[in-house]
Amino acid sequence: MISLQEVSRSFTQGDSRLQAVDRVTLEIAAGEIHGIMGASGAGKSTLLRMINLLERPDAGKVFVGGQELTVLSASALRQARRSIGMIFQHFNLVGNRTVEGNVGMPLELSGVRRPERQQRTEELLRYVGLLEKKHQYPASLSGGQKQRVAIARALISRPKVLLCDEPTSALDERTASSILELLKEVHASGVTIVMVTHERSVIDRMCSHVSVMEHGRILLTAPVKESYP
Ligand SMILES: Nc1ncnc2c1ncn2[C@@H]1O[C@H](COP(=O)(O)OP(=O)(O)OP(=O)(O)O)[C@@H](O)[C@H]1O
Repeated sequence: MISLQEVSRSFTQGDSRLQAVDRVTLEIAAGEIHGIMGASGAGKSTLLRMINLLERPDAGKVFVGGQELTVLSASALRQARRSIGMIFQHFNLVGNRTVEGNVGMPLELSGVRRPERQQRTEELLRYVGLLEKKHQYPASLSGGQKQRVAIARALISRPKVLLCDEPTSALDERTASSILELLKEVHASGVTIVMVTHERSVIDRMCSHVSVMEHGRILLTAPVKESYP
């Protein structure tokens, strides 16, 4: 489903160049929940963001669903990105849009007409258990509710892949647990998940496979049962 081939990304920091991701090759099969672990600054978020080219690699190739994203035109890339949803640690909702407006936004941007948009938005809000909040604004929601809205928005284009960047790090333990259960349901519906986390317990509970990163490289990729003998 996902193939990263020798991808690299560096950033300018002051007078020097920092190699955030260094020639990483990674294959993720359909149906995996693939965790990416490692210390702060190891390059986890940068690697995750290269899967949908939110961060464009300086070198290397990115394939999702057999399609090479790194050679696509801007409009073809926009189209391809519809099959890749993403959620973030701090939810990234749009504050001046209602819950409904946030969830329907990807469809609005791709020109889907209002009646279909509304129907699909309601379907997704029902799925995440927040239909009654559809007219509220993000500021009036709890952290867990915000993440549910973000998940509804990420799923509205029926993606094959969901990228999760520390999705429960800003939440208390019980709320985090309910979000992880929801992500398990998303996975059971056929979505391949890639999740950056610094929590070993999240890997153990959720992931079929794990990659451990250090200094921009992957040290190890393994099925979770065998990764920590
Ligand atoms: N846009 C940017 N500009 C400059 N440096 C960046 C940028 N994005 C990331 N970096 C640097 O690249 C390195 C890897 O960052 P990244 O966020 O991928 O690490 P991480 O493993 O996800 O860390 P954390 O767990 O703290 O989020 C860090 O040293 C970071 O400071």
